[in-house]
Amino acid sequence: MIEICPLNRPLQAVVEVPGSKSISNRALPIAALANGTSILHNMLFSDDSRYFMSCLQQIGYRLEIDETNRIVTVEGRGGVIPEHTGLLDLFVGNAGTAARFLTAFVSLGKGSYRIDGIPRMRERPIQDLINALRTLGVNIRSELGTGCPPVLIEASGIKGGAVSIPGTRSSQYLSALLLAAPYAQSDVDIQVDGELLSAPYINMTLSMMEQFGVRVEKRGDGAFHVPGGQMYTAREYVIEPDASSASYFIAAPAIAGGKVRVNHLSRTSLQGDAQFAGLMERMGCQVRWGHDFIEVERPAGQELRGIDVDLNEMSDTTMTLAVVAPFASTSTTIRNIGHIRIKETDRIHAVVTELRKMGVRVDEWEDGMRIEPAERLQPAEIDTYDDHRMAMAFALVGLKVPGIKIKDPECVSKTFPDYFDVFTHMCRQTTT
Ligand SMILES: O=C(O)C1=C[C@@H](OP(=O)(O)O)[C@@H](O)[C@H](O)C1
Ligand SMILES: C=C(OP(=O)(O)O)C(=O)O
Repeated sequence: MIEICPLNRPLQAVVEVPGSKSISNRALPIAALANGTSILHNMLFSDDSRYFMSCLQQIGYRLEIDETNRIVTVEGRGGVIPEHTGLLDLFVGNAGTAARFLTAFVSLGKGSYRIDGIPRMRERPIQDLINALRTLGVNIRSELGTGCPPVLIEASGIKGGAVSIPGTRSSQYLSALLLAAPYAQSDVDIQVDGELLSAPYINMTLSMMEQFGVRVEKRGDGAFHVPGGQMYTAREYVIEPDASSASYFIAAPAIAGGKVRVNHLSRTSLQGDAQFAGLMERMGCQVRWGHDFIEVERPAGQELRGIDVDLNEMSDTTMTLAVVAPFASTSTTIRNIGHIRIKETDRIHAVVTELRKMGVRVDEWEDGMRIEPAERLQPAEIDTYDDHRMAMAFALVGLKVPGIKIKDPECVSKTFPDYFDVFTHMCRQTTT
């Protein structure tokens, strides 16, 4: 457990955050499927990307890993998945992207695979993706019949054809299909059923496919046509800093006052979560978008206003916004985030429980919450539910409120192992 030490003056800091989890875990399978050697710069080294890299190695790919310089060189095999005998067990921890993207990826190969993770991963649904892959000719099932991992795949390639997939539980199923589809035996037509949540992640998938030379046609609302017989082109690629990781430092001045700049992120980011700065602006902060940084300032005396926001498109920032909200002068309503109950933990319930511990009044409903302003927050020991974002977000409260202790802080290793070092660095720059 760590206790956060409140600041006695407004923030004044410049920080850098590690590479994007979502971009790293797309670049890896794309590079493995490409027709030559790709060099990936600014790779994230955290649990989620390490699981992905070690699974690719287990499957038989050669990766040269230079952690010091954050460079990973991947020898692509032009769509050939190395063959093996027996059952290949792949373990993905609690990495949603690895579980989903690898499920579609290994379906392109030949042989038996099992994809499994920690107990929480066995509660995270993947049946929608299983059904879609079945329609496309894959022999695949949830081993325990739970609709969750472990997933068993008797792979013999993805045949292709037309398929529909629900868009209402996770966008990662659709990204998984899209990433693998260019290597199907015929064209793939995907139709999203119902509203598509987390839409910016689909744009990220499509943009990266295009950056690696593959074409996807958008055909009307929620319809995608992926011509078969395509190949990713190996290339050198720079991974953006992680915008969800940046959200904590973008929120810090809203809580503690002062100014923080996050380097190497800009408005043109592939990540929807980069728009989180816009929420801080709506609440009363000043935001400067540089071509290579985002800077957020809450000047002395500037009041913070509550907002009413549909956070479906950047739901990983729910916890970040939720910890800023009690410091505003009016209530904050966060809507349309029901799907975050099936992430690392039931995030709506976790956030509400921990805010209440600090004395904040919160209303919880199925797909959202309303957070009331709090005159004084109480010291609290914050449970983190093995959820990196709970630890990272609630630490911010400690910048202002004495006695905030974060339990099991090492859970940040899922996406940001050095979080508390960067956090401390931000505080030191301010106080020295
Ligand atoms: O595609 C991706 O990289 C992600 C999509 C989102 O998941 P959902 O689509 O399940 O909301 C997000 O929460 C996750 O952290 C990363
Ligand atoms: C939801 C998240 O991760 P996952 O990729 O495991 O879904 C997250 O990082 O907040």
